[in-house]
Amino acid sequence: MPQAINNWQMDQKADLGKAPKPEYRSAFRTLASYSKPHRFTFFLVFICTIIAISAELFQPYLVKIAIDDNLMVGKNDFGSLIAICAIYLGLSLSGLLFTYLQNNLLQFAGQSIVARIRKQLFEHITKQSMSYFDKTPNGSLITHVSSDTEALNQFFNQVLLSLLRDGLTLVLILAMMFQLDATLATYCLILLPIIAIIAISFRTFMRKTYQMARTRLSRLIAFVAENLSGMNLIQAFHQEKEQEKQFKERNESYFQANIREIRTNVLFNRSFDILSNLSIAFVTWVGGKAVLGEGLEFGILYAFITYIRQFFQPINTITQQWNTLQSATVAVSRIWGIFDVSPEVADKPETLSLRKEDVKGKLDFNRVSFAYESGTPVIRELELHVRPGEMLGIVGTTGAGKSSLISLLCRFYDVQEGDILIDGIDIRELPQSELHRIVGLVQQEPYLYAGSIVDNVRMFDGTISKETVVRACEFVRADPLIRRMKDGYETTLSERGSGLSAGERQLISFARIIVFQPRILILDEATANLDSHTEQLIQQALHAVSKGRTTLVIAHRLSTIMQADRILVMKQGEIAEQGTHEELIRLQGVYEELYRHSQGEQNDEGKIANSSLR
Ligand SMILES: Nc1ncnc2c1ncn2[C@@H]1O[C@H](COP(=O)(O)OP(=O)(O)OP(=O)(O)O)[C@@H](O)[C@H]1O
Repeated sequence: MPQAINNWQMDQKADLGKAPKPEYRSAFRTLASYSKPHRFTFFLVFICTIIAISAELFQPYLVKIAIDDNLMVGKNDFGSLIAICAIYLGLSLSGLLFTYLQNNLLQFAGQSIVARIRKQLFEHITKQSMSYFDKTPNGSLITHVSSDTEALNQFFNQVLLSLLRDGLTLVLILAMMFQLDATLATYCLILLPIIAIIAISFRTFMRKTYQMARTRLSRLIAFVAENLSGMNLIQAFHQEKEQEKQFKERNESYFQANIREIRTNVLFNRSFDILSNLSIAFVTWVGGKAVLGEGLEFGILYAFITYIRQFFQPINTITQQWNTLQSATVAVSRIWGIFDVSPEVADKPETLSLRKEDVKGKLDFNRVSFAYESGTPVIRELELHVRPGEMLGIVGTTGAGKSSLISLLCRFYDVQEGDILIDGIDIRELPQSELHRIVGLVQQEPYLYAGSIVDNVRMFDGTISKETVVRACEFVRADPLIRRMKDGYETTLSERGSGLSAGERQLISFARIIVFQPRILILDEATANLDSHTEQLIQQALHAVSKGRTTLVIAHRLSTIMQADRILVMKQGEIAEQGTHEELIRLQGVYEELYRHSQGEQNDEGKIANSSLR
């Protein structure tokens, strides 16, 4: 359950800030609402585009003037010719400048929108309940945050840019052609249905190949992500070859999809080139006849040929953008599919407030029942009452429901029947951020973030001083080992704290708990990874920390909880026995049997240790 634990840990530090939840409307109306704050930028982009295109399209017209008004009529007006050349140069430069501005402005607006969506998506995912992470593979969430937001990025940088620039170019080219010669322009319009037929017939095919390539890429990314997170298992079970085989299959299928996509694109582009050349030949033939018959000026024919050449480029680009538009639509609906998921465990609109400092630590589980999947109860009508400051040990066989009980207290899941109260208040009435500050959890596998040790202990909360962190580390006796590290407390840990031993990671997580001072402390197999010397140190520290705090300790090693005020023995989601160690031994029941087994294991361990020493 690492994700939810991380959410919970971040919650302990502070509330994550409220991400506004977009209502589900059509994908692009929602995107348009994200674009609203950038209205002015989009307006500037529009103006820059008009100027840049006009500057570009006016150039052939200038050449036409030079040919018809200066060269053909035999005027030796070099002055006008130089002026035309200067204007031509000026137009080229301003076209360059305004294209640059237009690109930059659009990129800035697009990137800002996508960055905002990506941030909200991440925040939304971190707010989801445990059941969501049970159902959704990590790899697919990584794909949504990376590839799907990248598809949106492409929408702004390619599709929107193309629709604006190429769409306007087409309209302006047609306007220029009609202005030059309406008859020749009408002939050119005959081409439009042919272009449309080619574009539409290719479009479906291109969409399919594009979607196939994207889907296969997502599968590849998901596979790599899952593999990286389970790399230790893969190596431990020598699964490298099998994983390589699976990767090779996915890689090969992505390669094939890419090749198909490229082939389709090449075919489409070349068809357009042929059509473009045929059109030029057609205009040269019709226009040439008119020039020879002196019904058309040569300059106009030159301009027409240039415009026809320019006419195909934007159509080609717009058609190519269809794929990106499709994948952006799919991405938007997938992203909003996530935004539409509401956390199963959510704060009520009106919550009660229970300040951490005022909590006494009384716990009541009233006839609590819970199942991960309906029909398979994991906790059955459990009735448990814990006194403020009591230390409760929880034991039981594997799968008895110990961790599930703790998950319910932390509200990773909500109970299906009954209720859980802290100081008489139903935990569902409390804001989760407050609950997570009251209840502190240390797990068998603590999660450490990439960052310094200080930041890991104080959970990146700058309001907690380094001195407080150092004191907490001294308290759990982690201080000497931290000081031995290269940069002491400023040592940067890699992701998940992979440079540290399990025991060292655990000590740091204990220091974290000391810093945050929860009123109710839960240790879920927290000392299982520690050697007996460190465990002893931690036990002493815990003894001090648990004073005045309600403490629940889940342990397989019974030595850890023998001193508890009360021990709860769980079996198949129910309380089988409870009492002190001595009482339970006298009872000669499940606990006594577990104790006998654990004594046997210890003796066996002792024998092995002794024989290896001999
Ligand atoms: N996320 C989950 N989704 C579905 N079933 C689950 C989930 N987590 C636990 N279970 C099931 O619930 C039952 C109780 O599990 P739980 O982890 O609470 O037991 P436990 O007593 O803590 O066991 P252990 O001592 O091995 O940690 C088990 O049958 C387990 O398979």
